[in-house]
Amino acid sequence: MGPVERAFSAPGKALIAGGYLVLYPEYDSYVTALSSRMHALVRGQETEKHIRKITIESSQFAEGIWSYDLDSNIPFGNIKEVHGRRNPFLEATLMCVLAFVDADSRPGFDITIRIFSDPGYHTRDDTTTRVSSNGKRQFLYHKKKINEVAKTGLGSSAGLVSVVTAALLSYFTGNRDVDSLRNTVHNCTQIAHCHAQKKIGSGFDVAAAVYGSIVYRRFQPSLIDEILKHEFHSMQGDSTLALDYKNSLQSIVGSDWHFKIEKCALPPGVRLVMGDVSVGSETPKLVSLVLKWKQENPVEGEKLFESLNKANGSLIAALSSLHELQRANEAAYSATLKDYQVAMKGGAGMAEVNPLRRVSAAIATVRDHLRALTTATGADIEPPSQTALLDRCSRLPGVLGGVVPGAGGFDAICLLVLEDAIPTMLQTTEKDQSFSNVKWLPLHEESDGLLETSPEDYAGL
Ligand SMILES: Nc1ncnc2c1ncn2[C@@H]1O[C@H](COP(=O)(O)OP(=O)(O)OP(=O)(O)O)[C@@H](O)[C@H]1O
Ligand SMILES: C[C@@](O)(CCOP(=O)(O)O)CC(=O)O
Repeated sequence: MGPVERAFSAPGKALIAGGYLVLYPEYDSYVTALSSRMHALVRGQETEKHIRKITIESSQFAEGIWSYDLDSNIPFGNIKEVHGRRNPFLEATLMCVLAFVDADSRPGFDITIRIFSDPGYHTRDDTTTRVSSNGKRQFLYHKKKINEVAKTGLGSSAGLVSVVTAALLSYFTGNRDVDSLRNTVHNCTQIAHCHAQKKIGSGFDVAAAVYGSIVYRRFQPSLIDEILKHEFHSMQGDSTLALDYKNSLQSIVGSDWHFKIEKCALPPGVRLVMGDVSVGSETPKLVSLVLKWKQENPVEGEKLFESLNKANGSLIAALSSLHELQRANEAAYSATLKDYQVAMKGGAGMAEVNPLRRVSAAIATVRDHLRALTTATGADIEPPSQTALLDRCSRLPGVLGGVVPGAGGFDAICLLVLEDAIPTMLQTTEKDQSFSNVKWLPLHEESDGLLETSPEDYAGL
């Protein structure tokens, strides 16, 4: 077999509704896939059986090269980087995919994967830009190592694991049809991502990377509980443990996860606008405060979660009814958008029944409950400074409302804005001092999940 070259990309995410609730399998969340994507370009070829090399390059970062010379006498090859560099996400991905495809029983391989990450994932500070030969891709190059560069919270590790998994599965199975690989990529990625994080998260970031914008309801954590107990290093020294891992992994990856991944997208004419508010928050701290409070206050916790869930449901339903209106009567839909914008500019009164009002009202109710959760738990989910900022944003013409996405905190805001109103909104906020600490990010919703892309688009980088 000659060398194989393929490329895949997967999007970053914003959790618009469902923070905290998404950790429980009984609640729906609304996740938007973003135009910032993670890319993997894979080139591989068969070699003699004893050669098993995988090199992963992420040259946008200092020391961004991880080389694995796998030992053909040890199950899964003893995944140790030759320079002693650690990247737990890559190690876990290699382990899962090599076990899943039973690489030990295959011919040798020499694989190189080049990673590229779009500008939205990390700070732009202290970077230089490089453009591919055909001008289609543009990436930022940092001077520091990957774990020293500030992240923006779009889910870089979920994107990384998804595209590396897709690249390796595609190489080993010979399958490049993303749709037929999608569920396998998803299930392997969730397991690898949990191994690397040493915990079972809600998985919404991985699901969005693979499936794109979705209404998501998580899988039962018990599904992968047992397999996560396998210790990588002990398995590599013990072929019985390794065989047990491989069999369990293949059966779990191949099973039905009974989770919800309903494709969605913002209604036509409505755009997502993200603002960076500069001070980062630490998601794990917020999550542990909320979970502790819920455990200590089961009755109040349940009540608040149920109310928040109802509000999230109203928002999801209101967005979906806009799609229905647009499909049923395009002209009426355009009039609705116009009517809303004119009314907010102080023009003619808007129809009481304008369906966009349902979206704004639902966002306002979601925020009411998130503020109640903030007060009850002491976690800065929607802290007062963000309340003031979101309230100001909500009064701008054409803004349906906004939330602090995901776990909340100080670092970002996420608005739903009528597309036609965005230029005026940018102008207004630029002149207004009260928006001086907000940097609007060059991001928008692109609802696709994992895609195959063209290797030529990365030439010259
Ligand atoms: N472009 C990349 N190249 C190599 N490794 C990467 C890249 N992007 C992410 N990683 C790996 O993922 C780690 C960051 O994962 P982490 O889960 O902490 O952040 P995140 O997924 O961006 O989180 P958040 O959900 O807050 O956005 C890095 O330290 C590195 O190991
Ligand atoms: C709080 C939580 O529900 C969302 C975290 O989202 P983000 O990392 O802030 O985008 C935690 C999780 O789902 O893993």
